[in-house]
Amino acid sequence: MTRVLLVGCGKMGSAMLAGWIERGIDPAGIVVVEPGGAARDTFGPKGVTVVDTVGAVDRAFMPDVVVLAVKPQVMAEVAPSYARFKDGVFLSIAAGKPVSFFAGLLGDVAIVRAMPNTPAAVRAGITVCVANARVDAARRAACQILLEAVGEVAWIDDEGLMDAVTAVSGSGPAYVFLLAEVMAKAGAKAGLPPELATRLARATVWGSGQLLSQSAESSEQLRINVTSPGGTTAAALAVLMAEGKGFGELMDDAVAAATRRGKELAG
Ligand SMILES: NC(=O)C1=CN([C@@H]2O[C@H](COP(=O)(O)OP(=O)(O)OC[C@H]3O[C@@H](n4cnc5c(N)ncnc54)[C@H](OP(=O)(O)O)[C@@H]3O)[C@@H](O)[C@H]2O)C=CC1
Ligand SMILES: O=C(O)[C@@H]1CCC=N1
Repeated sequence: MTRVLLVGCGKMGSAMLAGWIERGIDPAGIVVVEPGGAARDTFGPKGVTVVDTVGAVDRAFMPDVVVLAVKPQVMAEVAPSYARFKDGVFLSIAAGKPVSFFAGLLGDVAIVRAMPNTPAAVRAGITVCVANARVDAARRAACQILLEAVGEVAWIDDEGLMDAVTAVSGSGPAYVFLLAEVMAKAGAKAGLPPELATRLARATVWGSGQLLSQSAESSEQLRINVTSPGGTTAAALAVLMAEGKGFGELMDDAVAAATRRGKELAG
């Protein structure tokens, strides 16, 4: 049984925890530290132990993995209280915070810096990880079990890529949800009843994601397959892909802004 101490059960921590339970990771081996009551109400009945503070964690509980899932802004204050769990591996999911930051707080311990995303809640996430030299095969395997329970996992060696990873896949679900949001609004402006517009936008984003995940064709080819010459899609794409002010340029700027913000959160 993989023993997990989850620190912070907000949006991302709860998405991962929901995915772990759904995937059959034994809740009896999971302890959550979360000051709010919502986690206790949601996950307590599922067999997870939820406590308010690190001081309330049973002294005999020795986790294989300590998942640090609080906001980057409070990490410096929170993480040092977990230094006694140094025999396990610390798995941080905080945006921006480098491995060296945790080594400064926790000492010479095994640290994995990871960037998951919220589709983990439905086991459709993707997490990119980088490990320090203290992460041996067993500790890496323990992280792998948790992360692959909620989606795909990729390990990289170059930590310098993590802010760009965060900008693409960590933050990325928000871009897709924004797409669904603005498509629905545009549909309503075009005269559709708002409920129907929302249903069409959600189903289209979901169906396109399914097609993308199941097709051997590239996203570019799948786009081309929708686009009849001289048809309606071509008319829309002429707007979305307009030279110099299209969706591509906007996305470049958005990813660059998120990457910059990740670097600012490092310290
Ligand atoms: N949301 C996302 O899509 C993703 C987030 N991340 C990263 O995950 C981390 C969490 O983000 P997110 O879930 O969005 O943020 P949330 O604010 O939703 O979750 C953080 C949780 O930690 C709790 N908390 C605060 N202090 C402590 C403490 N001392 N001990 C235990 N828990 C505490 C907070 O409680 P309270 O609200 O009461 O303060 C809150 O429930 C961040 O570092 C973020 O960068 C990574 C990938 C994606
Ligand atoms: O917005 C954030 O900072 C976090 C990290 C990636 C997704 N949410």
